[in-house]
Amino acid sequence: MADIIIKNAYILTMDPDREDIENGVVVIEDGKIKEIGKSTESKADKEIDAGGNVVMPGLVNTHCHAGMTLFRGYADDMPLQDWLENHIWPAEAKVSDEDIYIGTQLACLEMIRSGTTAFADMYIHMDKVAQAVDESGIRAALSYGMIDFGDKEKADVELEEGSRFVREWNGKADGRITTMYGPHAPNTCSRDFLIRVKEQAVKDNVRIHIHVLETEAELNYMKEQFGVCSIHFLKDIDFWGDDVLAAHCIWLSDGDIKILAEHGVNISHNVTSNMKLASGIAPVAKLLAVGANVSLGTDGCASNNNLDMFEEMKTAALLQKVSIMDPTVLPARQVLEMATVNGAKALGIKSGMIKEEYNADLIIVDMNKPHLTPAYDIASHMVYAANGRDVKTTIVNGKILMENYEVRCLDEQSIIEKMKKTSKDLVSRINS
Ligand SMILES: O=c1[nH]cnc2c1ncn2[C@@H]1O[C@H](CO)[C@@H](O)[C@H]1O
Ligand SMILES: [Zn+2]
Repeated sequence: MADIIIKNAYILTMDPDREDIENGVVVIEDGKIKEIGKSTESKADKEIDAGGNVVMPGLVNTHCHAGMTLFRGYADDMPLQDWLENHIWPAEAKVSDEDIYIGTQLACLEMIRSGTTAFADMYIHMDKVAQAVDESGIRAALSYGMIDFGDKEKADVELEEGSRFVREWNGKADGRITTMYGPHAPNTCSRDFLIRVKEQAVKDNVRIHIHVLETEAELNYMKEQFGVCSIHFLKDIDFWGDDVLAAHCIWLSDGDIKILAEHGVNISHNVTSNMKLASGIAPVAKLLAVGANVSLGTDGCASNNNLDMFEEMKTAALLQKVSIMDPTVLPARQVLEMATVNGAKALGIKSGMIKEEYNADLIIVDMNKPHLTPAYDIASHMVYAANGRDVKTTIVNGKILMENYEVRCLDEQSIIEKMKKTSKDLVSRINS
């Protein structure tokens, strides 16, 4: 007996070896996709009639600071350095475990509603992040964001906390939680520290999540300090590999692009955040052209200001086209691949395709909407016409987290109410 059978589905497989299936079925058992096709002999406790709607892999958000929903709209319209140093970091110094817990619950709620089934996070108070992820049913690759600013004592403390978190949570929540090391960036972490982090990550067999070349200021700083850019600097300390997830990667030379591709580095493109903070335009078309694994991320809610991966897909496609004045780059299917297949690869999870033996992480998109009618090309609609509010049903690890727009596991109204109260408390704490 299977657990769930979805019938009457337009299956956008995202499997390079398999075309989309119209009027198809998806059979789910033990958290995995057991069978897909035109019909099935299997029986299940639960049947879902997709009503001809789109069934596709859940989206993978490869760079987030989920708890930052706390700061949604808190400090807008300023450059990164001012934003971080004068607004976000002082505020983060005052947040509690409980604040991060509610912030992450809200983020999970928002992601489940908008079709994200897995995300990579780098933040603080990570035990609370992990608890919220565990309870929500979503999948995540979590890391504690470590910064040493060249202080040897701080480096020890940060690495100890990073390792404790890695050991404590890796593989938890039925395997939905994996962990990574999260050194913040090459200009906030010392050379020695980055070397130690890499060694420890290899030893623990977990991946690394880091910000790289988000700003021109970082590029200039690295050149002044070390005589090379961040990409060469990290190459020189043997940091690069397919175990690294590098967020942003904006200020790259053609040589840097080659290095990232050759080392199989996973890149997270955060287009909305990059536009909002005016950080710059990542050379995504060039990276993809040389075979680099580029995925998509929202970044935190203080620089986006939501977690809707559908918006991220559309904006990524449009910005790339206009910035190089070529409408043929980043076609819809390739952008969908970035948000699914490439994202899953970046996190090292067997998700991102509707395929036998893959994790049952999938969504149903409601096509019965004015803005999705008519539908000549489903992939085109997912990137250019749909948004997160069109997601009707979300399944992660074979569990239904939202059905027919109704979220389970999380109490939506109480989370919204709690966040309203928390945000008021937080502002008075920050200002006191
Ligand atoms: O776009 C960004 N660039 C650099 N740092 C960021 C960005 N967004 C959030 N953080 C910061 O990274 C740390 C992770 O633990 C947090 O301090 C968070 O505010
Ligand atoms: Zn970030």
